[in-house]
Amino acid sequence: MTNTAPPTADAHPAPGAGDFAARAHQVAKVYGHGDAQVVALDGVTVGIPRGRFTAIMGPSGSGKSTLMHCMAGLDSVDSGQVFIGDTQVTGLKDKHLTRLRRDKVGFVFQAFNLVPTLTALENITLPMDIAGRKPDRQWLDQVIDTVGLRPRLKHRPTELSGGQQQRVACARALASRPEIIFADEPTGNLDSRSGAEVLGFLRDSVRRMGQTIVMVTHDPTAAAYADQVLFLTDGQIVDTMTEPTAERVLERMKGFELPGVGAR
Ligand SMILES: Nc1ncnc2c1ncn2[C@@H]1O[C@H](COP(=O)(O)OP(=O)(O)OP(=O)(O)O)[C@@H](O)[C@H]1O
Repeated sequence: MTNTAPPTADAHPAPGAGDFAARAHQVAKVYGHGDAQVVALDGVTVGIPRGRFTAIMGPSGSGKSTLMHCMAGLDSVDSGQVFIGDTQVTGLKDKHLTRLRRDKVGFVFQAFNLVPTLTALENITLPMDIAGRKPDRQWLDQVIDTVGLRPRLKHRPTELSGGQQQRVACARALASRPEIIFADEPTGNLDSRSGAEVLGFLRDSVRRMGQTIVMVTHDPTAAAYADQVLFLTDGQIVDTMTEPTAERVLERMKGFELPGVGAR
């Protein structure tokens, strides 16, 4: 296996070719018909490296959320294939798709999506409770400590700050050790300090625990927490940046801006 990624300081070696937690091959997705037709994804081929933090950036409407939803099996594709690990997601029947998402995928959304009547701990273990699986106590402890929630485990969501609620959502995604976590604008509802904390925890979970995370963001500062950034325009991956900094990402994004249209 060749190793093309740049050297990094963390404990998890960069993946070689083929070592992807999720892959899209020639994925196309079209919304609407006739004059109202929108090509959201135009033949995207991409691999999300295992044990790495990948950010997806691009102008508004470039297809970021569509790509994430298609790769996570939340939305169907019109052509092409999506794989999570070795499992082909495209073509799976609903029952198998639900099981795959439950067993192999974690999600963190902009809205925290916590159950208000449950405590932080109950929210964290809810997906496993529903699946009838016992949490691995040692792993759960490590996740809770990584996101710094130990003193808040008995609190309900309304008794937590936005940043703490998003940490609960991150812990919920991490708790079952999914093959991959998809995060859609996870800091979109947070102030910059809470956002930095959450991004730090996501990055720690990659570096310390070998988690794979892919995150859609508009924010160059958030993207700079990732190991690599994929740039999407008009439904196509047009560039990749390793070891991003906020300045370099911002500079790259300026290349996508149309006069009078901001790259959100
Ligand atoms: N359900 C839908 N029906 C019709 N068009 C859609 C639908 N979802 C997305 N689109 C269109 O597909 C294109 C890609 O949308 P998508 O939400 O993936 O972009 P994005 O890069 O995530 O945008 P943003 O940064 O604004 O969230 C856009 O032109 C959008 O209007």
